[in-house]
Amino acid sequence: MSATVFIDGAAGTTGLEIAERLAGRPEFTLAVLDDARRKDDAARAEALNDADFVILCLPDDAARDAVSMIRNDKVRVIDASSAHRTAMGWTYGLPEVVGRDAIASARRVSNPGCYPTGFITLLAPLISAGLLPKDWPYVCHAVSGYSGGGKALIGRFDEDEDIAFRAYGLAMGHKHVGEMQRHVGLVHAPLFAPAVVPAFRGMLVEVPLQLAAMQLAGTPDVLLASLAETYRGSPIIKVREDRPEELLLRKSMAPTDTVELFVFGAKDGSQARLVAVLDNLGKGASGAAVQNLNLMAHIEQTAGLRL
Ligand SMILES: NC(=O)C1=CN([C@@H]2O[C@H](COP(=O)(O)OP(=O)(O)OC[C@H]3O[C@@H](n4cnc5c(N)ncnc54)[C@H](OP(=O)(O)O)[C@@H]3O)[C@@H](O)[C@H]2O)C=CC1
Ligand SMILES: CC(=O)N[C@@H](CCC(=O)OP(=O)(O)O)C(=O)O
Repeated sequence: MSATVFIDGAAGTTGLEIAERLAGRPEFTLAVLDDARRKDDAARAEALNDADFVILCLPDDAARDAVSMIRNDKVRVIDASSAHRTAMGWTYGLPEVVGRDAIASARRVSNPGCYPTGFITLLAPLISAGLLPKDWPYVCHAVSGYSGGGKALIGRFDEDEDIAFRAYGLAMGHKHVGEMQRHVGLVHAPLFAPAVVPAFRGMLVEVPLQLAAMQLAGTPDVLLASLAETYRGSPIIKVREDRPEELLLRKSMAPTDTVELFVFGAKDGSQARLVAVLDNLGKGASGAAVQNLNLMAHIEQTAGLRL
Protein backbone atom coordinates (compact mmCIF):
# COMPACT_ATOMS: atom_id res chain seq x y z
CA MET A 1 0.00 0.00 0.00
CA SER A 2 1.18 3.49 -0.83
CA ALA A 3 1.90 5.93 2.04
CA THR A 4 0.58 9.49 1.78
CA VAL A 5 3.21 12.23 1.94
CA PHE A 6 2.25 15.87 2.43
CA ILE A 7 4.97 18.45 1.72
CA ASP A 8 4.06 21.68 3.53
CA GLY A 9 5.92 24.37 1.59
CA ALA A 10 5.84 22.33 -1.62
CA ALA A 11 6.13 25.45 -3.81
CA GLY A 12 9.51 26.39 -2.31
CA THR A 13 13.03 25.48 -3.37
CA THR A 14 13.44 22.44 -1.09
CA GLY A 15 9.84 21.25 -1.42
CA LEU A 16 9.93 21.25 -5.22
CA GLU A 17 13.07 19.11 -5.27
CA ILE A 18 11.62 16.62 -2.81
CA ALA A 19 8.53 16.28 -5.01
CA GLU A 20 10.77 15.67 -8.04
CA ARG A 21 12.62 12.93 -6.18
CA LEU A 22 9.34 11.27 -5.12
CA ALA A 23 7.73 11.46 -8.57
CA GLY A 24 7.22 8.01 -10.00
CA ARG A 25 7.76 6.28 -6.64
CA PRO A 26 4.81 3.87 -6.23
CA GLU A 27 5.48 3.55 -2.46
CA PHE A 28 4.31 7.13 -1.92
CA THR A 29 1.32 9.24 -2.93
CA LEU A 30 1.86 12.99 -2.76
CA ALA A 31 -0.93 15.06 -1.21
CA VAL A 32 -0.88 18.45 -2.91
CA LEU A 33 -2.60 21.74 -2.00
CA ASP A 34 -3.18 24.00 -4.99
CA ASP A 35 -1.82 27.53 -5.07
CA ALA A 36 -5.00 29.04 -3.66
CA ARG A 37 -4.98 26.75 -0.59
CA ARG A 38 -1.30 26.13 0.15
CA LYS A 39 -1.21 28.87 2.80
CA ASP A 40 -4.76 28.31 4.05
CA ASP A 41 -4.45 27.04 7.64
CA ALA A 42 -7.64 24.98 7.56
CA ALA A 43 -6.56 23.19 4.37
CA ARG A 44 -3.04 22.71 5.75
CA ALA A 45 -4.35 21.34 9.06
CA GLU A 46 -6.44 18.78 7.21
CA ALA A 47 -3.55 17.71 4.99
CA LEU A 48 -1.14 17.63 7.95
CA ASN A 49 -3.43 15.27 9.89
CA ASP A 50 -4.40 13.03 6.98
CA ALA A 51 -0.86 12.17 5.89
CA ASP A 52 1.28 9.23 6.92
CA PHE A 53 4.38 11.40 6.49
CA VAL A 54 4.64 15.18 6.58
CA ILE A 55 7.74 16.96 5.26
CA LEU A 56 8.03 20.58 6.38
CA CYS A 57 9.82 22.85 3.89
CA LEU A 58 8.89 26.10 5.59
CA PRO A 59 10.50 29.01 7.43
CA ASP A 60 11.13 28.14 11.12
CA ASP A 61 8.04 29.86 12.58
CA ALA A 62 5.72 28.29 10.03
CA ALA A 63 7.32 24.89 10.74
CA ARG A 64 6.63 25.28 14.48
CA ASP A 65 3.03 26.27 13.69
CA ALA A 66 2.62 23.26 11.40
CA VAL A 67 3.78 20.88 14.14
CA SER A 68 1.33 22.45 16.58
CA MET A 69 -1.51 21.77 14.10
CA ILE A 70 -0.84 18.01 14.09
CA ARG A 71 -3.29 16.17 16.38
CA ASN A 72 -3.04 12.73 14.81
CA ASP A 73 -0.44 10.63 16.69
CA LYS A 74 0.14 8.42 13.66
CA VAL A 75 1.55 11.27 11.54
CA ARG A 76 5.35 11.15 11.28
CA VAL A 77 7.23 14.37 10.54
CA ILE A 78 10.47 15.33 8.80
CA ASP A 79 11.27 19.01 9.33
CA ALA A 80 13.72 20.58 6.83
CA SER A 81 13.83 23.86 8.76
CA SER A 82 16.13 24.73 11.64
CA ALA A 83 13.23 24.95 14.14
CA HIS A 84 13.81 21.58 15.86
CA ARG A 85 17.46 20.63 15.34
CA THR A 86 18.37 20.83 18.99
CA ALA A 87 14.83 20.37 20.36
CA MET A 88 13.79 17.69 22.86
CA GLY A 89 11.82 14.82 21.36
CA TRP A 90 13.32 15.23 17.89
CA THR A 91 15.80 12.84 16.26
CA TYR A 92 18.59 14.55 14.33
CA GLY A 93 18.24 13.36 10.75
CA LEU A 94 21.83 12.45 9.95
CA PRO A 95 21.73 8.63 9.78
CA GLU A 96 25.47 8.30 9.14
CA VAL A 97 26.13 9.82 12.58
CA VAL A 98 23.07 9.04 14.75
CA GLY A 99 22.47 5.59 13.24
CA ARG A 100 19.85 4.44 10.75
CA ASP A 101 17.73 2.66 13.37
CA ALA A 102 17.20 5.85 15.35
CA ILE A 103 15.66 7.48 12.29
CA ALA A 104 13.74 4.41 11.14
CA SER A 105 11.81 4.34 14.42
CA ALA A 106 11.42 8.10 14.98
CA ARG A 107 8.13 10.02 14.81
CA ARG A 108 9.83 13.42 14.63
CA VAL A 109 12.99 13.87 12.55
CA SER A 110 14.78 17.18 12.12
CA ASN A 111 16.89 17.39 8.97
CA PRO A 112 20.38 18.83 9.51
CA GLY A 113 21.27 22.23 8.06
CA CYS A 114 23.26 22.14 4.85
CA TYR A 115 26.49 23.52 6.36
CA PRO A 116 26.26 21.31 9.49
CA THR A 117 25.92 18.24 7.24
CA GLY A 118 29.48 18.90 6.01
CA PHE A 119 30.86 20.04 9.38
CA ILE A 120 29.40 17.15 11.38
CA THR A 121 30.23 14.37 8.91
CA LEU A 122 33.85 15.59 8.93
CA LEU A 123 34.34 16.17 12.64
CA ALA A 124 31.98 13.91 14.62
CA PRO A 125 33.70 10.58 13.83
CA LEU A 126 37.20 12.01 14.36
CA ILE A 127 36.29 13.41 17.75
CA SER A 128 34.51 10.28 18.87
CA ALA A 129 37.57 8.24 17.77
CA GLY A 130 39.73 10.46 20.01
CA LEU A 131 41.76 11.74 17.03
CA LEU A 132 40.77 15.36 17.60
CA PRO A 133 40.01 17.17 20.86
CA LYS A 134 36.44 18.10 21.72
CA ASP A 135 37.57 21.18 23.66
CA TRP A 136 39.31 22.92 20.71
CA PRO A 137 37.87 26.24 19.42
CA TYR A 138 37.13 25.00 15.88
CA VAL A 139 36.65 27.31 12.90
CA CYS A 140 34.50 26.53 9.88
CA HIS A 141 34.70 28.41 6.57
CA ALA A 142 32.10 27.65 3.93
CA VAL A 143 30.78 28.82 0.60
CA SER A 144 27.34 27.97 -0.71
CA GLY A 145 25.36 28.40 -3.88
CA TYR A 146 22.60 30.98 -3.53
CA SER A 147 19.71 28.49 -3.60
CA GLY A 148 20.79 27.83 0.02
CA GLY A 149 18.91 30.97 0.95
CA GLY A 150 15.65 29.83 -0.69
CA LYS A 151 13.42 31.94 -2.92
CA ALA A 152 14.44 35.24 -1.33
CA LEU A 153 18.19 34.81 -1.97
CA ILE A 154 17.59 33.31 -5.42
CA GLY A 155 15.61 36.44 -6.28
CA ARG A 156 18.38 38.66 -5.00
CA PHE A 157 21.14 36.95 -7.00
CA ASP A 158 18.94 36.82 -10.10
CA GLU A 159 18.34 40.57 -9.84
CA ASP A 160 21.92 41.61 -9.01
CA GLU A 161 24.30 39.71 -11.27
CA ASP A 162 27.14 41.94 -10.11
CA ILE A 163 27.56 40.13 -6.77
CA ALA A 164 30.78 38.08 -6.97
CA PHE A 165 30.99 36.94 -3.33
CA ARG A 166 28.80 37.54 -0.28
CA ALA A 167 30.32 37.07 3.16
CA TYR A 168 27.60 36.98 5.84
CA GLY A 169 26.92 35.82 9.38
CA LEU A 170 29.38 38.57 10.28
CA ALA A 171 27.74 39.25 13.64
CA MET A 172 28.38 35.57 14.55
CA GLY A 173 25.51 33.58 16.03
CA HIS A 174 24.47 32.00 12.69
CA LYS A 175 21.52 29.69 13.33
CA HIS A 176 23.62 26.60 12.45
CA VAL A 177 26.19 27.07 15.20
CA GLY A 178 24.06 25.44 17.91
CA GLU A 179 23.47 22.24 15.97
CA MET A 180 27.13 22.09 14.91
CA GLN A 181 28.25 22.27 18.53
CA ARG A 182 25.57 19.91 19.87
CA HIS A 183 25.84 17.12 17.32
CA VAL A 184 29.64 17.00 17.29
CA GLY A 185 29.71 17.29 21.09
CA LEU A 186 32.03 20.31 21.19
CA VAL A 187 32.85 22.20 24.37
CA HIS A 188 33.05 25.55 22.53
CA ALA A 189 30.78 26.95 19.84
CA PRO A 190 32.66 26.85 16.52
CA LEU A 191 33.46 30.13 14.80
CA PHE A 192 31.44 29.87 11.60
CA ALA A 193 32.28 32.03 8.56
CA PRO A 194 29.80 31.37 5.71
CA ALA A 195 29.67 32.99 2.29
CA VAL A 196 27.60 32.76 -0.88
CA VAL A 197 28.90 32.65 -4.45
CA PRO A 198 26.97 33.28 -7.68
CA ALA A 199 26.29 29.64 -8.46
CA PHE A 200 22.81 28.18 -7.99
CA ARG A 201 23.70 25.09 -5.96
CA GLY A 202 26.66 23.32 -4.37
CA MET A 203 28.79 24.04 -1.35
CA LEU A 204 32.20 23.60 0.15
CA VAL A 205 32.53 23.36 3.95
CA GLU A 206 36.03 23.55 5.40
CA VAL A 207 37.49 22.98 8.87
CA PRO A 208 41.14 24.16 9.00
CA LEU A 209 43.19 22.47 11.73
CA GLN A 210 46.37 23.62 13.47
CA LEU A 211 47.36 20.08 14.35
CA ALA A 212 50.75 21.06 15.78
CA ALA A 213 49.07 23.19 18.43
CA MET A 214 46.67 20.43 19.51
CA GLN A 215 47.49 17.74 21.99
CA LEU A 216 46.56 14.20 21.00
CA ALA A 217 45.62 14.99 17.40
CA GLY A 218 46.03 12.42 14.62
CA THR A 219 48.22 13.11 11.59
CA PRO A 220 46.44 14.01 8.31
CA ASP A 221 46.93 10.43 7.08
CA VAL A 222 45.46 9.01 10.27
CA LEU A 223 42.47 11.39 10.05
CA LEU A 224 41.87 10.36 6.44
CA ALA A 225 42.12 6.65 7.23
CA SER A 226 39.65 7.05 10.08
CA LEU A 227 37.09 8.85 7.89
CA ALA A 228 37.53 6.24 5.16
CA GLU A 229 36.89 3.47 7.68
CA THR A 230 33.86 5.27 9.19
CA TYR A 231 32.08 5.74 5.86
CA ARG A 232 33.30 2.58 4.10
CA GLY A 233 30.34 1.19 2.18
CA SER A 234 28.26 4.35 2.47
CA PRO A 235 26.49 4.99 -0.82
CA ILE A 236 26.17 8.67 0.04
CA ILE A 237 29.31 9.79 1.90
CA LYS A 238 32.41 9.22 -0.19
CA VAL A 239 35.84 9.73 1.36
CA ARG A 240 38.26 10.81 -1.36
CA GLU A 241 41.71 9.38 -0.77
CA ASP A 242 43.28 11.52 -3.51
CA ARG A 243 44.41 15.08 -2.83
CA PRO A 244 43.56 17.26 -5.85
CA GLU A 245 45.40 20.57 -6.23
CA GLU A 246 42.16 22.55 -6.26
CA LEU A 247 38.48 22.07 -5.56
CA LEU A 248 36.04 23.78 -7.90
CA LEU A 249 32.37 24.58 -7.43
CA ARG A 250 30.89 24.80 -10.90
CA LYS A 251 27.91 26.94 -11.81
CA SER A 252 26.72 24.03 -13.93
CA MET A 253 26.82 21.54 -11.05
CA ALA A 254 24.25 18.78 -11.53
CA PRO A 255 22.06 17.91 -8.53
CA THR A 256 23.61 15.22 -6.36
CA ASP A 257 22.82 13.62 -3.02
CA THR A 258 26.40 12.54 -2.34
CA VAL A 259 28.92 14.20 0.00
CA GLU A 260 32.63 14.05 -0.80
CA LEU A 261 35.08 14.36 2.11
CA PHE A 262 38.73 15.35 1.71
CA VAL A 263 41.67 15.64 4.11
CA PHE A 264 44.54 17.86 2.92
CA GLY A 265 47.68 17.89 5.03
CA ALA A 266 50.93 19.82 5.25
CA LYS A 267 53.99 17.68 4.44
CA ASP A 268 55.24 17.95 8.03
CA GLY A 269 51.79 17.07 9.43
CA SER A 270 51.50 20.35 11.33
CA GLN A 271 48.31 21.54 9.61
CA ALA A 272 45.33 20.01 7.85
CA ARG A 273 42.24 21.18 5.98
CA LEU A 274 39.16 18.98 6.23
CA VAL A 275 36.77 19.73 3.38
CA ALA A 276 33.26 18.50 2.54
CA VAL A 277 31.80 19.12 -0.92
CA LEU A 278 28.06 18.65 -1.26
CA ASP A 279 24.88 19.97 -2.80
CA ASN A 280 22.94 22.21 -0.40
CA LEU A 281 19.73 21.04 -2.06
CA GLY A 282 20.88 17.38 -2.11
CA LYS A 283 22.20 15.83 1.10
CA GLY A 284 21.97 19.39 2.45
CA ALA A 285 18.15 19.44 2.21
CA SER A 286 15.92 17.56 -0.25
CA GLY A 287 18.07 14.44 -0.69
CA ALA A 288 18.43 14.15 3.10
CA ALA A 289 14.65 14.41 3.52
CA VAL A 290 14.08 11.61 1.00
CA GLN A 291 16.80 9.46 2.58
CA ASN A 292 15.13 9.89 5.98
CA LEU A 293 11.68 9.21 4.51
CA ASN A 294 13.01 5.98 2.99
CA LEU A 295 14.41 4.91 6.36
CA MET A 296 11.19 5.79 8.22
CA ALA A 297 9.12 3.90 5.62
CA HIS A 298 11.56 0.93 5.77
CA ILE A 299 12.44 1.22 2.09
CA GLU A 300 15.95 0.85 0.61
CA GLN A 301 17.66 3.96 1.99
CA THR A 302 18.91 5.26 -1.35
CA ALA A 303 15.69 4.79 -3.35
CA GLY A 304 14.92 7.91 -5.37
CA LEU A 305 18.23 9.60 -4.50
CA ARG A 306 20.60 11.16 -7.03
CA LEU A 307 23.83 9.31 -6.46
N1 LIG B 1 17.50 25.98 0.36
C1 LIG B 1 18.35 25.16 0.99
O1 LIG B 1 19.44 24.83 0.48
C2 LIG B 1 18.01 24.63 2.33
C3 LIG B 1 16.85 24.96 2.98
N2 LIG B 1 16.57 24.44 4.22
C4 LIG B 1 15.39 24.86 4.98
O2 LIG B 1 14.21 24.34 4.37
C5 LIG B 1 13.15 25.24 4.61
C6 LIG B 1 12.60 25.66 3.25
O3 LIG B 1 13.64 26.35 2.58
P1 LIG B 1 13.59 26.77 1.08
O4 LIG B 1 12.84 25.77 0.30
O5 LIG B 1 14.96 27.11 0.68
O6 LIG B 1 12.73 28.12 1.20
P2 LIG B 1 11.81 28.84 0.12
O7 LIG B 1 11.69 30.24 0.59
O8 LIG B 1 12.32 28.58 -1.24
O9 LIG B 1 10.42 28.10 0.29
C7 LIG B 1 9.62 28.18 1.45
C8 LIG B 1 8.20 27.91 1.04
O10 LIG B 1 7.36 27.98 2.20
C9 LIG B 1 6.21 28.71 1.85
N3 LIG B 1 5.62 29.25 3.07
C10 LIG B 1 6.07 30.24 3.86
N4 LIG B 1 5.23 30.44 4.90
C11 LIG B 1 4.24 29.54 4.76
C12 LIG B 1 3.07 29.24 5.52
N5 LIG B 1 2.77 29.89 6.65
N6 LIG B 1 2.25 28.23 5.10
C13 LIG B 1 2.54 27.54 3.97
N7 LIG B 1 3.63 27.79 3.20
C14 LIG B 1 4.46 28.77 3.61
C15 LIG B 1 6.71 29.77 0.90
O11 LIG B 1 5.64 30.33 0.19
P3 LIG B 1 5.88 31.40 -1.00
O12 LIG B 1 6.26 30.59 -2.20
O13 LIG B 1 4.55 32.04 -1.17
O14 LIG B 1 6.95 32.33 -0.54
C16 LIG B 1 7.66 28.97 0.04
O15 LIG B 1 7.02 28.32 -1.04
C17 LIG B 1 13.69 26.44 5.38
O16 LIG B 1 13.47 26.29 6.76
C18 LIG B 1 15.16 26.37 5.04
O17 LIG B 1 15.89 27.02 6.00
C19 LIG B 1 17.40 23.53 4.79
C20 LIG B 1 18.56 23.15 4.21
C21 LIG B 1 18.99 23.71 2.95
C1 LIG C 1 23.22 30.40 1.58
C2 LIG C 1 22.27 30.51 2.76
O1 LIG C 1 21.68 31.54 3.01
N1 LIG C 1 22.13 29.43 3.49
C3 LIG C 1 21.25 29.37 4.63
C4 LIG C 1 21.25 28.02 5.24
C5 LIG C 1 20.55 26.99 4.45
C6 LIG C 1 20.15 25.82 5.30
O2 LIG C 1 20.86 24.93 5.65
O3 LIG C 1 18.94 25.89 5.73
P1 LIG C 1 18.34 26.03 7.18
O4 LIG C 1 17.87 27.43 7.18
O5 LIG C 1 17.23 25.10 7.24
O6 LIG C 1 19.30 25.76 8.21
C7 LIG C 1 21.67 30.36 5.71
O7 LIG C 1 22.86 30.59 5.88
O8 LIG C 1 20.79 30.77 6.46
